[in-house]
Amino acid sequence: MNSESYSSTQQFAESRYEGYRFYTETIEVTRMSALAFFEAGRDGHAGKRMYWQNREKTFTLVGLGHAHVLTSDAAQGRFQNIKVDWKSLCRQIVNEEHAVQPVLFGGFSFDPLNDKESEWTNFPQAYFAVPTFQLILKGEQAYVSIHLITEQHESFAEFEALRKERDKLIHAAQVSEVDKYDKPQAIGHLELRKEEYLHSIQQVTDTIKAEEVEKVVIARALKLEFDEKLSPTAALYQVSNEQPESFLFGLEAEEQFFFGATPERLVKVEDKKALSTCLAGSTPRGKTVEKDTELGNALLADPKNRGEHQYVVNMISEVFEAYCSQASVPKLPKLMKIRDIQHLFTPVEGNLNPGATLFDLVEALHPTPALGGEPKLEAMEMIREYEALNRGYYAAPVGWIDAKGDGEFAVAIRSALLDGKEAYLYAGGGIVADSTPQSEYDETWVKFRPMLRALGGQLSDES
Ligand SMILES: C=C(O[C@H]1C=CC=C(C(=O)O)[C@@H]1O)C(=O)O
Ligand SMILES: [Mg+2]
Repeated sequence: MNSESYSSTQQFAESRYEGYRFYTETIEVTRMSALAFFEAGRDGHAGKRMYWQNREKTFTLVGLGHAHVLTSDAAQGRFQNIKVDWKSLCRQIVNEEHAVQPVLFGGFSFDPLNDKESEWTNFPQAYFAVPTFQLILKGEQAYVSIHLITEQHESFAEFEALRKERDKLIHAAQVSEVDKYDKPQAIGHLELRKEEYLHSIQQVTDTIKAEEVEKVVIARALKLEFDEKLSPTAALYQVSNEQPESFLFGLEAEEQFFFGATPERLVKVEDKKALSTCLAGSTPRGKTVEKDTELGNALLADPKNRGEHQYVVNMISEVFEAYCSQASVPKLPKLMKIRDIQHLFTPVEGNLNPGATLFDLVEALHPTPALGGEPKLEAMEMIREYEALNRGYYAAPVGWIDAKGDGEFAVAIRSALLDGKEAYLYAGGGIVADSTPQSEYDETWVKFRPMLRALGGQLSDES
């Protein structure tokens, strides 16, 4: 495409929502449980709810209902499609709020070119929504916003009805009992394609030794069965207790619910400052302080894990060099210790260049070699060829952006898809030349642990 036709396409896309009106109204309320607000939407907004809490627990977002949905099934261009549509929608905002901005929440699939049939039946390649009711908890403050996006210009009655519903949702959340979210209990489990998984690691290490690629992340899935339909609220509640030091996210797509507690930030943008996290290289927690320290020190000194980590640092540094000024990257990794696992961790930051946006960074960073590999395109092809699953939204960017362009995306690992009476759990690991199928298999069990405990699916051969 030449640049002239490109810019006219872009202009058309940017005026797509001309004629729409995007009404917002925000009130400050007494702080309430975000999960109780999520649960309050169960009857009226099931299938259209979203949940997010950052690692530091300083920002929580709950969305109920869809004021507007943005999706894309384009293999190429899905990041830019969502970016341009969001910009176009934001131009129609009628009454700017200052306390909080309207938020768009959602995610992208891991690999739109993977055409294996899968359980991800309700998730397009990109799926975002502006919630009708938006709860934001920020520090000590709580705000509830109503969003109405419409082509009709006489929407007072509709808005009045939304105000009534908002008051009911707030009341229900404020008076509800939080400790009723029982732990699910799995009645059966299945390791999906275990032999294929083990074999794929052998194939990948052989290819790495032949110097055709350097690193490839390979994942596998478990399936749990239950005798009744799982509650998204209970699942979120349980996993946040099992792994509190994480981003907590949940995204409903009709009767399917994708959620998780991930330690990995893909990218955050706040006031033109960009932050990312290199997270790769793993070892379990020790049972005693001494053992834990010993394992951590061994991880910091281990060439295999340091190698896995360095590919991620190099790639994220290059992206930051391209999109930011004053990119800063510590020379040595630190340990990130969470409930079941310790990781090598290097934070990266920089100042976003003029014109660059959060979606540009998401596109450039996804997938980092913590979930894809090095070189990126060859690794993606190998994952498509050798990995026995279609990842759907596992290992992909999930997060939010506001009308000013601030926002944050996590890498959706340590996650599961709930589908009626079934749950699919996913975990993988970075394969380098000296990986072995058994040690990678063991590493996936450590990564499955918090989700298995949350869903009552501990296996007898797993501690
Ligand atoms: C692929 C996963 O973890 C990635 C993130 C941190 C550490 C990793 C590792 O040590 O292999 C993986 O790259 C997963 O949790 O499913
Ligand atoms: Mg690893």
